[in-house]
Amino acid sequence: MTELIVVVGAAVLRDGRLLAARRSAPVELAGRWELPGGKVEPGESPERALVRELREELGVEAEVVEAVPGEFPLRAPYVLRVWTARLVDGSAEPLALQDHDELRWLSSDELWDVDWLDQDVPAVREVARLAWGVSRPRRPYPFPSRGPAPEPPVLKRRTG
Ligand SMILES: Nc1nc2c([nH]c(=O)n2[C@H]2C[C@H](O)[C@@H](COP(=O)(O)OP(=O)(O)OP(=O)(O)O)O2)c(=O)[nH]1
Repeated sequence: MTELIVVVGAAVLRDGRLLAARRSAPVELAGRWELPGGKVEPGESPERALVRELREELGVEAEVVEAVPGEFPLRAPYVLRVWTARLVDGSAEPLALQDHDELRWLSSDELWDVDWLDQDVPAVREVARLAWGVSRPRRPYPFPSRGPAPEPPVLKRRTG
């Protein structure tokens, strides 16, 4: 049986927003959004891998906060495990230095505005549950737009 290889994903949270990263490579993943991170190296703990990957990919200093429940299957032999994390005081602002071409800080209302990798969707749902106590999109648009309010009826006053 092939050993599973853990890919760590960071749910970096700041001011109630989640950092999402758009992949620039490989071609089959390019343009889709993910949690920044990468493969754990032999002998490395997942938490150390996460801090290392955030430094390499985004140029930030981060610390792990807590594990997000679950293990999310990727293409074999990889599985995704996720931790929430925060930038430490004095960290640089994240930049798309490696593997990504765009970053966004998403509020809970914007969480599903980006095209997450399919395999990340259950992980992102868990992050939302942990961070905001919600797992579904909270968006105004299932409600039809109401348009302008109708003019009130004109009451005709009887004369005479
Ligand atoms: N980092 C990350 N990788 C993900 C996520 N979802 C997902 O399917 N993957 C896949 C993409 C890649 O096939 C694999 C992780 O590869 P990577 O390119 O980020 O790993 P790495 O930084 O260690 O790169 P390398 O050493 O192999 O070049 O997992 C996710 O949310 N974050």
